[in-house]
Amino acid sequence: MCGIIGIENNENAAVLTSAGLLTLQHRGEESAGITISGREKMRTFKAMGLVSRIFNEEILLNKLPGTVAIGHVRYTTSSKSSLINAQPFQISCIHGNISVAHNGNITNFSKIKELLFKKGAIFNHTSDTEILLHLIAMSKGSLADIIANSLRKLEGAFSLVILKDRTLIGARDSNGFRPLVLGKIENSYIISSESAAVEVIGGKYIRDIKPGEIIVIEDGQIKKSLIYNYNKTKRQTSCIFEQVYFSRPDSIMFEQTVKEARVKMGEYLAQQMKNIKADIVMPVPDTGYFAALGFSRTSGILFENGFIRNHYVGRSFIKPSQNLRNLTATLKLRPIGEVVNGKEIILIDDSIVRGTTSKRLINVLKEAGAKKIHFALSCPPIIGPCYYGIDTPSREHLIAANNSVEKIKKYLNVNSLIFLSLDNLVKACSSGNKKSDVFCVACFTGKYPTKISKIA
Ligand SMILES: O=P(O)(O)OC[C@H]1O[C@H](OP(=O)(O)OP(=O)(O)O)[C@H](O)[C@@H]1O
Ligand SMILES: NC(=O)CC[C@H](N)C(=O)O
Ligand code: SF4
Ligand SMILES: [Mg+2]
Repeated sequence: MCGIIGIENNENAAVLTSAGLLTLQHRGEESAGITISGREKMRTFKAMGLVSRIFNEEILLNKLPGTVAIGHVRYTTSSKSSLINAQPFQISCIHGNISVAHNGNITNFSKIKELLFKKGAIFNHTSDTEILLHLIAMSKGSLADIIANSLRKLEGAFSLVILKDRTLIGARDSNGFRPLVLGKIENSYIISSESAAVEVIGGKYIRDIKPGEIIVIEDGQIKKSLIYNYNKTKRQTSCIFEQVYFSRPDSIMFEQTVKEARVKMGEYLAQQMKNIKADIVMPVPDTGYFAALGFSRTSGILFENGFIRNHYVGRSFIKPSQNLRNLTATLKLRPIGEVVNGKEIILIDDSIVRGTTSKRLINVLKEAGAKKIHFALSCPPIIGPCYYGIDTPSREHLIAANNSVEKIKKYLNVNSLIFLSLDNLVKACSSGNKKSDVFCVACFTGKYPTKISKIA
C-alpha cells in the first residue's frame, strides 16, 4: 500500500502536503516524496525513510516553492524498495513537466513494459508506475484525454494524483480497489488516499473519487470530472482489507469511520464466540484495538490493555524483509505481567498473515503467566495473495493457505482460534451502504475480480 495526497491553489502547498503525508505514514514507511509546481519550475524532493526525517522546515520552505503539490509515501509492492523507485515520478515530455504518485499495483505492467521496450522506450525505474508516464508521453489530446487514454490501457489497482503546471488531477481505477477522496480547505481542493489526511490539515472531506473517474482541478475549481472507464462487471470491488488493517481508524469509508467498522467486526466476533468465557478481552495493538472494544461491549467481558507498544517502531507487516518484520514484531509489544498473569484471555488481532506477530505474542503472553488464550481475528483466514497493492505474500508464506485452522491452533499453541466469518466482515464494513457487493474479498476466497495477466 502507499499513501498519496495532492493540494492545489495554496500558498502553503509543500507544508500541507508534508503534514498530509505524515498522516498517511501508516500506508508506507519506506520512502517519501513531494513534487511542487505553480510558481517556479516543477521540482521533486524525495528520499528513503520516514516523512518527519525527510521534510524539515528548511526543505519545505526553501526547496519546495509553489502552490500545487503532490506527495507519496511508499510501501513497496512492485520491484525493489530503493530511492530509484521512490515516488512521485517527475518527467519531462512533449506535454511539459508531469509528475505522478501511485497507490496500487498495475497487474498488466510486465506486458506493457515489454511492448514499450520493443518500441525503444528507456526505463529509469523498476516499479510498475513508470509505464504510466510512458503512456502519457505517447498519448495525444487534452490533458484529460491523455490521462484517460493511458489509464484505459492499464489493468489492476491504481489510485493516482498527477501534477502538471497549476493543475492537479486525481484518478481511480474502474474497480476502485484503493481509496481516494476529494476534500477542500478554503479555496484549495485536496485529493488524498484517506479522509483523515484531509481533516488533519484543516480541510473537509467532500466525497470519494468514483471508480473509473478522472477529476481535473485548477485554481480552486473543478474543471472536469469524467468517468473514463467502466470495468467489465461494472461492479466496484474496493479492498476490504483497507478496513480490516490498512486504513486509519479515523478515516471515512463507506459512510462510516474505519473505527466503526472495526468495532462492529468485534461485535460480530463476540456473537460468534458466545460460548467462550474469559476473564479479559485484550487487543493486539494497534490494529486489534477497536475490534476488542466492540467484543468487550457485546460480550460484557472486561477490556484490558495488556500490551505496551513501543511507538518508535512502525508496522511490522509492511516491512520489506522477513528479518525486519521479525525484529519489529519482537521490539513492538511487551505484555504487562500483572494484567495477564493467571488470566483466561480473549486476544484479538485483525489478521494473521505470515504468523510473525501472533506466534511471538502468544509465547510472550504464556511466559508472562497467561492461563488460557482464545485467539480471535477480525477477518477470515487469508488464503490467497493480493495482486492489487498489498504485500500479502505468495501462498507458500501465507500460514492459512497451507494449514487448517486446527493446525494453526496447534502451531500457535492457543486454546481456541476463531476467525470472523466473511459474511460478518462484509456486514461490518458495508454499514450505511445499501449494497454490500462492493468489496474485493479475493484474499479470503481466492476469487479475483480481474484477470491477472502476469504478476507485477
Ligand atoms: O501474521 P503477520 O504476518 O504477523 O501479520 C499480521 C499482523 O501484522 C499487522 O500488524 P502491524 O504490526 O503491521 O501493524 P499495527 O500496529 O497496525 O497492528 C496486523 O495488525 C497483525 O498484527
Ligand atoms: N503499494 C503501493 O501502492 C505501491 C505503488 C507501486 N506499485 C510501487 O511499488 O511503488
Ligand atoms: S486481494 Fe485482499 S488485500 Fe488485495 S485488494 Fe482484494 S481484499 Fe484487498
Ligand atoms: Mg498488528
